[in-house]
Amino acid sequence: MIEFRSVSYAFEDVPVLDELSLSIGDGEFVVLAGANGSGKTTLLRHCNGLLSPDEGTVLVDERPVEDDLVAARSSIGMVFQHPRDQFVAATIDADVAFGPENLGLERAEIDRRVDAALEAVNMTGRGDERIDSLSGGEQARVAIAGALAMKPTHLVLDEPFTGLDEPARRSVLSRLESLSARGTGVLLATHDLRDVLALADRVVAMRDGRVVLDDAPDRALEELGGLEVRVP
Ligand SMILES: Nc1ncnc2c1ncn2[C@@H]1O[C@H](COP(=O)(O)OP(=O)(O)OP(=O)(O)O)[C@@H](O)[C@H]1O
Repeated sequence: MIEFRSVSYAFEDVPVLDELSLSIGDGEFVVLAGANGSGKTTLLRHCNGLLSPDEGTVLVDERPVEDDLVAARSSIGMVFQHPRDQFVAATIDADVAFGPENLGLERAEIDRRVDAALEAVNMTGRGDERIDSLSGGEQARVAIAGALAMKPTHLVLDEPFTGLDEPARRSVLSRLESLSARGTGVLLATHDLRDVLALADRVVAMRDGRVVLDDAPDRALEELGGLEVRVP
């Protein structure tokens, strides 16, 4: 469970989150929508302590994030907008292993996690390949594998489709669908709702740092037009 309790945050003096409250239950697939600048990225970066609230609290599994950053970062797998920015190694295997290595796990367990994570993104057997030789869609899938290797309860993704062509987009979507079916919670920020609504349990829309809509996809669709979100 990820819970935002009346969270406010400002960059210098510019308020970006405004007493925002939101709960994401285990296993839920939640799409976070909103126009550019509405605060989506800022909200997501609070999930694992990359940013801390000026006021209010963010809890992961009922524990405030800042009380145990390692626990929060193990529970929340983050995938950033430009996967290239989050790679730390030259090859797929080494990159996906990086998180579990930092947890101090034994080699056999690290190898098991890497294998399972690559299988989950349909990249079994490709661990030796160089990341810089991969397509954008493959890089997005490796970024998801890196997050999965931490065995997170939730995946948090910020605009994971940016720069992807249609086949790559479909491939990432289908991976998210199967992960969600297996019980991983998904919080996915996008301003482009093509296809993701079909996977979502809920759509949460933000405007000016507040939640202005939180509803089932079919009902949300009717209300999203006024929020400058690209509606399918
Ligand atoms: N590091 C920063 N320093 C100052 N202001 C920032 C910083 N990061 C974001 N902001 C501002 O905070 C506001 C919200 O930005 P944020 O990136 O959270 O929105 P967003 O909904 O994710 O937008 P986008 O869809 O464009 O990524 C914007 O006005 C932005 O200019």
